[in-house]
Amino acid sequence: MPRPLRHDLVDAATLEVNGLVREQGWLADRALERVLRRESRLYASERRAVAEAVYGLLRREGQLRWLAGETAFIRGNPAPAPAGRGGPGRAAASVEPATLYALFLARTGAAAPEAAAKRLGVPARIVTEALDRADARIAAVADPAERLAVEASLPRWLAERFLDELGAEEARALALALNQRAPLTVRTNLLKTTRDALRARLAEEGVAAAPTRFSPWGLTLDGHENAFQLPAFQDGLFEIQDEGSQLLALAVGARPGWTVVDACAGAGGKSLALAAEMHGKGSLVALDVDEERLAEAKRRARRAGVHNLRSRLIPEGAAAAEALADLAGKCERVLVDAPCSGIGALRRKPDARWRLTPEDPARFARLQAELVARFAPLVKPGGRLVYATCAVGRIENEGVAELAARSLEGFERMSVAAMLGTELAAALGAGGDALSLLPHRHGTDGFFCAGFQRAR
Ligand SMILES: C[S@@+](CC[C@H](N)C(=O)[O-])C[C@H]1O[C@@H](n2cnc3c(N)ncnc32)[C@H](O)[C@@H]1O
Repeated sequence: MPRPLRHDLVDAATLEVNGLVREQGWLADRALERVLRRESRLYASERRAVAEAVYGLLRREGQLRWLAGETAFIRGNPAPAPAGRGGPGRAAASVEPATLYALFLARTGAAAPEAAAKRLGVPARIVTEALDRADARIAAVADPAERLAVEASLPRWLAERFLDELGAEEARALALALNQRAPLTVRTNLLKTTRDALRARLAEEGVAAAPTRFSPWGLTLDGHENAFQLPAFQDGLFEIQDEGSQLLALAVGARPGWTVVDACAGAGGKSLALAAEMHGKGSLVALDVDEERLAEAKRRARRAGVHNLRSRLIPEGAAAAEALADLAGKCERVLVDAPCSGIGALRRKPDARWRLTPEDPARFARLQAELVARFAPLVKPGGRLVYATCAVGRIENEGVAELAARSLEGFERMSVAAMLGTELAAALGAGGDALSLLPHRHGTDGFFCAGFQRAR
């Protein structure tokens, strides 16, 4: 018999994490980790309940506040943001945290409105009134952008951009899909095993897994186990990686013996996939401006049995070109997985929507274009540069790719079929020269990539 949840402990921890995020500007995953690390008395089921409540609440916050009458929140009229870890938070809100949480419990059916109100110590009337005819009130909003923003709990500016770029039906499908929990997808480490063998090994460890639809390396794990604790993970047989991210690495087309640069390698998610494509042979150079992330990439490489990865910390600005002079014109492949708004990854980081401002996509696009121009000279004649983001939206994706096509001398855009093969490109519905992966179409996080071949 599963132990009943101790709601008082779960609620206190949830509210504490929420407070760190909302009032002190912490990133949700960091705040959650900190509180859960301290709360050793919570059982595993209670920890999961806290995580679900924290992310669920952040995901639905805009809608819940709107229902409670705080319409300014989704319209994005933020008051001055308090400084804090992980970026700006949002100013003191008019709906109290306990009320918001009670609304969340009642709106998701986790508790009846009266029970939710009692559990959080708020007047039942506030909860019942806010949720009275909620769906009908949302459906009756006349302005399409505000209606989508409320329905999908998005900042209004983002709903408006989805509508402008995708039209009503697709914008709604995308916005709702970004609110689903992402599946737990892993990439088989082909340096150590095969996908079938990994699947059998996971079955032995009690985890059912099914092959991913598009990535030849992927498995989707049944349920949301703590995959990091599985012996198969500790043996380096797989990495946790969204299927879309796997496809981006596949589009690079790295091969054994080559020199391959992962220019924005971060903690090495894609570098490790590139290493497997290289069968561990050749030179894989992981660049980043963040030392901690590169250190994590090195740790992961050791576990994965990757021996040909060298990391290099580079300066943030134009001085990077000088620091990379030895690689100029020498690399068969260069991946620029640029910093971006992360709008495509809202399934995993639901709080990001409330941190972004309407100016962010254009700000990132300027940096992205700069990085493409900075790293393109590393590509060898005949080689390939792949530009990638986990963003959704023209400015950061096609906008940057089109600018690169115009400004990179001696480079030609490549078709997706040339990068991924005709069959896979067709299965992905990617007939042109850009791959846009979208959660409602492909079941992946939102990703983009475009390839450029350097003339021989
Ligand atoms: C989208 S993340 C990379 C994710 C990584 N490729 C993966 O698959 O896990 C972008 C990375 O770009 C790095 N970055 C930011 N500015 C940079 C710059 N000027 N040059 C190189 N990397 C930069 C960030 O530190 C961050 O790690």
